[in-house]
Amino acid sequence: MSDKLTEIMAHKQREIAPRLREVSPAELRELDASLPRPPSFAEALRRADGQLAVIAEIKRRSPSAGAIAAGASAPEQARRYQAAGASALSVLTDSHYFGGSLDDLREVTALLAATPAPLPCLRKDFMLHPLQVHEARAAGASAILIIVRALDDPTISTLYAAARAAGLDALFEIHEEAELARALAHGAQIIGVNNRDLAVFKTDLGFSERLIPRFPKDVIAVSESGIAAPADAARARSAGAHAILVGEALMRAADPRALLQSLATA
Ligand SMILES: O=P(O)(O)OC[C@@H](O)[C@@H](O)c1c[nH]c2ccccc12
Repeated sequence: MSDKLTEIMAHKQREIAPRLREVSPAELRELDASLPRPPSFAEALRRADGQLAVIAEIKRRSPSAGAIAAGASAPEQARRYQAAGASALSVLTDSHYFGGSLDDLREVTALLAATPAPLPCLRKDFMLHPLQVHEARAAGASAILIIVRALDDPTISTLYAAARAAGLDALFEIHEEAELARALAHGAQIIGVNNRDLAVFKTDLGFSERLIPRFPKDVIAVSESGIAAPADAARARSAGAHAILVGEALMRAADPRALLQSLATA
């Protein structure tokens, strides 16, 4: 595993330790049955009109970019993204490295739920325990992130089973071919190639170009990170991506709608 990711996972482990408790599949199913069903993340990523689905990310800061946006609140940013034509949202809930919170996710899903066609939200965080899946469902998320290189196979099985019990989709994030094989062995149906090497935090769209063509046809393909211009989105589309996940460029855009539309139609 890479250095920075190792550090983040160790920090996450310490951070959640004080509130850890066992969460059974039965508890997750009960939670799912007691809450309104969130909109489907998977369905939102397959667009019938041939455009790229854009997953717009609410990202206040990052280890690589530093501060990105202090201005808008998470719900304000969500409203902008919805008006801009996003297919789904990603809300970073890690606070230490990314400045997000579960409150951000809660506020965003509450805002969206009051709109005629709520967008599904991904809880973007470093997942390692079913408690985080429980939190995601309770906060109104439609999907969780599973970073394959950060986790061993038994942990991935536990997280994915917890997600399914809670009625959530999972975005499996990969960065190399061996991780694609592992994701597929777990039955992943949505796989994202992170173009950013989490070891050194440099982006290269070549990762999507090499890996997405190897996906089975029934898997939903996402290209993540480092997409800022229509030419980047066009490369992801040519590689076979159904969706792109865009954070920094959309957070900084003066006109998010213009940028998002130019990416979706690239
Ligand atoms: O801001 P960018 O370069 O558009 O990247 C967005 C997203 O892909 C990135 O934030 C991300 C991808 N995988 C992650 C895992 C954890 C935290 C963040 C991420």
